[in-house]
Amino acid sequence: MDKVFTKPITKQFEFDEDVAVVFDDMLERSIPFYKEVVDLTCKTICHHVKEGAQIVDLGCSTANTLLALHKQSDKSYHLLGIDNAEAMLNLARQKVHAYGASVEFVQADMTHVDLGSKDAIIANYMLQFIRPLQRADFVAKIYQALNPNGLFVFSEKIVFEDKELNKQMIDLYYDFKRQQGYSEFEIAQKREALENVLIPYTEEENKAMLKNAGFSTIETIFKWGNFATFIAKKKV
Ligand SMILES: C[S@@+](CC[C@H](N)C(=O)[O-])C[C@H]1O[C@@H](n2cnc3c(N)ncnc32)[C@H](O)[C@@H]1O
Ligand SMILES: O=C(O)C(=O)C[C@]1(C(=O)O)C=C[C@H](O)C=C1
Repeated sequence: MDKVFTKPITKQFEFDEDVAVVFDDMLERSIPFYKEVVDLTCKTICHHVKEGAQIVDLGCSTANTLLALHKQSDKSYHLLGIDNAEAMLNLARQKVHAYGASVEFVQADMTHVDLGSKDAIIANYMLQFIRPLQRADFVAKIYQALNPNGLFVFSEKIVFEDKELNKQMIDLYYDFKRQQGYSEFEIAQKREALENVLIPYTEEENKAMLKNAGFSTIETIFKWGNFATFIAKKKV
């Protein structure tokens, strides 16, 4: 079990070496239905795109979703993972090598990368780390990078407009963390470390941002409390 927040923290949350080595465990214990979301993301994309499709995973971390795409599909895709954390990409490369998958990785701040033209773009639990001032522009860049009929699948931690409902959902989420073995101290420390680093929007704000970027169909395809997965299509 990851022990990242068992000691007093000295800095804001970072995707560094200490986090990367325990990250798969941290993800499964910190994101409700993480494995199901990876599966849903892959199945949705595999259904939608054709053989030879160009697919990019923004904030791919240790490449769980790219590997699932490689394992699940009988079609072959051009898979690209972008992340700015070197420690994450080192693990991603090791895993991809072990599974004999063909995946290209780029280590860069994704807001500065030319995304080229893609048939599907994935961004699971990633937009929430892009500064609000840059986020809408970045989503517009994602829209521009998609080919006609392209698909954008993304997941986010979300907040609720109603204060009482918001608090209840956060409490429910902390219960989930306790059930996963995290202590009160670890929960409090991580909350503090993520303050002003992870900035969640409401479900409506996310959808409005997508609509403003030009996406037509925008749907929530999974939701558990304060976590949601969305799909958005670019018009033909
Ligand atoms: C919560 S993790 C994403 C989890 C991953 N998508 C998955 O489903 O397993 C967020 C990732 O985004 C990366 N990241 C955050 N901001 C970034 C940026 N501006 N450019 C590139 N990567 C970024 C972090 O390094 C981290 O690996
Ligand atoms: O632990 C939390 O509070 C989270 O929000 C989980 C979350 C995320 O949603 O991106 C935050 C940081 C990473 O450890 C992985 C997942």
